[in-house]
Amino acid sequence: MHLKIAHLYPDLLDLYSDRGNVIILQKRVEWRGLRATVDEITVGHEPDLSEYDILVLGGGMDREQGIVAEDLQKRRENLQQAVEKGTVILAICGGYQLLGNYFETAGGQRIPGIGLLDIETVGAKVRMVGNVVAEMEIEGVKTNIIGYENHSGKTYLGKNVQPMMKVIKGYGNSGEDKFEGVRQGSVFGTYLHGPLLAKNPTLADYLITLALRRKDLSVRLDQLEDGLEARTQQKLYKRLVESR
Ligand SMILES: NC(=O)CC[C@H](N)C(=O)O
Repeated sequence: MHLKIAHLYPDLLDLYSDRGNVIILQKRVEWRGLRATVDEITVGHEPDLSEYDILVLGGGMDREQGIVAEDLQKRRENLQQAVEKGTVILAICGGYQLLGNYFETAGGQRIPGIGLLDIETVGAKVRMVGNVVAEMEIEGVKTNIIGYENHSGKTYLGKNVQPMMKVIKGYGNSGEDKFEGVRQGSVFGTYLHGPLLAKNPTLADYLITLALRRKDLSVRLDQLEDGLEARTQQKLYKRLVESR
């Protein structure tokens, strides 16, 4: 068993330690005695993305997003193929916006997305910044997710996507509908940095499990010692939600 992870545009999309998500995926696979490798892919590289089990995109500033958007257009079909073959995609903030139809910046510049997700994003004058507590259903179980958001874009969901989480505290997609992120099959987009998977090991393991299923491997992941993560979650939940 060999889990292949690709980190897309690590040089252009990497805010608030988004790279940590890639490290966590690799480590949590290795800690189970399995093999995981990471390839870094950026502008000019031409691998077949459908050969990867997990693709990760981080967040970025508007300027960097413009550069990535141009390169992503060339990968649109290849990304579609990857999704059809069950590749798991995790896209954070700026990366999330670019998988949608477009991102219109607060300055009025329209950056085209690749339309993999049925979402549209429009920049607001006031940025949405702060810690977030949300709730996500993972394999039928309501799970608390914590993270940090910092975005101008307000994302609105089309008919073909489901929100990934419900916001308990924070703004989420737009600050208007209590939705956070989207899930469309094996594609997950979210505004939560953190790094998200370091703070939410249950979500990390869920993505790994989905990626293993793509290989028809229903490996049961051994339980890891996640006490520190659980205590950190509880502390933040108490501070942000219970003491309001
Ligand atoms: N944190 C981010 O990735 C920001 C994305 C985008 N530039 C925005 O401001 O909405």
